[in-house]
Amino acid sequence: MGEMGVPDQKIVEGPAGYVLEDVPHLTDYIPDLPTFPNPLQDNPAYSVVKQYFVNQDDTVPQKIVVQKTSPRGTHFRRAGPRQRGGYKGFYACNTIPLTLKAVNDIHKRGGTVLGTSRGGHDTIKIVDSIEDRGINQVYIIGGDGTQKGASAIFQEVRRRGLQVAVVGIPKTIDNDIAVIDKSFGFDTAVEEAQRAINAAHVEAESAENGIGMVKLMGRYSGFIAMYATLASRDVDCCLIPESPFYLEGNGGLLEYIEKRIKENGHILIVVAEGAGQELVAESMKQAEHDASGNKLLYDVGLWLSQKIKDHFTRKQNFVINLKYIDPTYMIRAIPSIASDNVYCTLLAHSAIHGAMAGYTGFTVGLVNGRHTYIPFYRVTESRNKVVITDRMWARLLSSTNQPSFLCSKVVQEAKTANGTPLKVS
Ligand SMILES: Nc1ncnc2c1ncn2[C@@H]1O[C@H](COP(=O)(O)OP(=O)(O)O)[C@@H](O)[C@H]1O
Ligand SMILES: O=P(O)(O)OC[C@H]1O[C@](O)(COP(=O)(O)O)[C@@H](O)[C@@H]1O
Ligand SMILES: [Mg+2]
Repeated sequence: MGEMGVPDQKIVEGPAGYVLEDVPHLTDYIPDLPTFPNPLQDNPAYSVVKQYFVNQDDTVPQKIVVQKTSPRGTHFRRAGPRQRGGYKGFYACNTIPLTLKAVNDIHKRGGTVLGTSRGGHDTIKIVDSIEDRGINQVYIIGGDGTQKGASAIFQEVRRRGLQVAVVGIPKTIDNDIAVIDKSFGFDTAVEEAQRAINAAHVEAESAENGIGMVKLMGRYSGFIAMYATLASRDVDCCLIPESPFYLEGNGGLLEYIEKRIKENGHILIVVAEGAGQELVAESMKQAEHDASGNKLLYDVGLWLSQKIKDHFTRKQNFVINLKYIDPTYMIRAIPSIASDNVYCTLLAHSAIHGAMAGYTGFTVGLVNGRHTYIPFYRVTESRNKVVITDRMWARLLSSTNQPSFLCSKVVQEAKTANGTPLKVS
């Protein structure tokens, strides 16, 4: 049971194993709030839409591939405008003047007009400020850490019984937020990463025994590296945090590099910044953390480049040309691409519709292609990672032809984590 006698989780069960993991609503702890008609019903832009308002009971299944006898499983509340909803407090002015003029072209710029920082999260001070300013809707935009911070704010808001909706919006290029299909910014990063990969490919192809290496962001999750590799189809090897690899010996990276160079004259490698950290750590000092508590990473790209150079220096008559490209913040700092702009617009609409209808304590996001409201605890309890026993990673392996680097220990760990058998060829 949470604060004010309100349960932490709102689970609604139905026949045949239907489960709704519902999001909190302000009326859970503030009864008798007045409601107002949704002004969208008089908006000419929506007059021709057959059914603009979502049904109050619409939910979206988390798992869409099922068998005849499967239980219906977990569902999330579908996002969207409600026929009736909204509470008096929500119509008050925001204390930050985001005028139409001020926001007119922010989607054409990179970065954030709101500013960003690591660390410095003091829940009590933040909620004091929300209370003092009379703010009644809080939209918090960011990655997995940000959603955890938003959840803490929501708990404190509810503990104080405040009429304040707290909503999370998933923005991170890393795509590491759990449950949702993808986070806003991810596609843009993957798109921009193509430029670095293309450049490395051109350089590697042009040089004798060329090795092109690109390091891409992805602290704990290798989605950017994986999708950028799949999109490019020029990449011969993709290394991500979720898939441990080794350098020396049979089936190792160095052996593969040599083989590809002998076959093709060059090799193109993409490495996620969080890959191989255990290997690098063996030759470095203790890792530190940033202000948000995230592990500061060793530079795996530089380390790997050096290891490859050392290896081929020891070989006679095998001179390599290694070109290392690290685009760092260039894949995050650019303006978002068109598809991300549309996604962001829909996230914003869904977030506002939810808050206006009195829902709170949720992250808005796509689940199986539908916009939903997901309770904070579900998006903060784990991190979205590439599952190396899933088809997508198998597709990548078949596209690059790289070794899987799987030893029996990794196979066993993957089996235990997913409960599914892993095929090793
Ligand atoms: N468990 C937590 N509780 C409260 N605040 C948190 C928590 N984890 C992270 N934060 C705060 O959220 C903010 C963003 O987190 P960070 O990890 O830097 O970025 P991201 O949102 O991209 O993961 C930081 O201010 C950080 O202090
Ligand atoms: O140096 P900073 O600003 O902490 O950013 C670096 C980190 O941010 C990330 O790119 C994630 O960025 P976002 O979550 O803000 O999109 C990580 O991959 C990377 O380790
Ligand atoms: Mg994060």
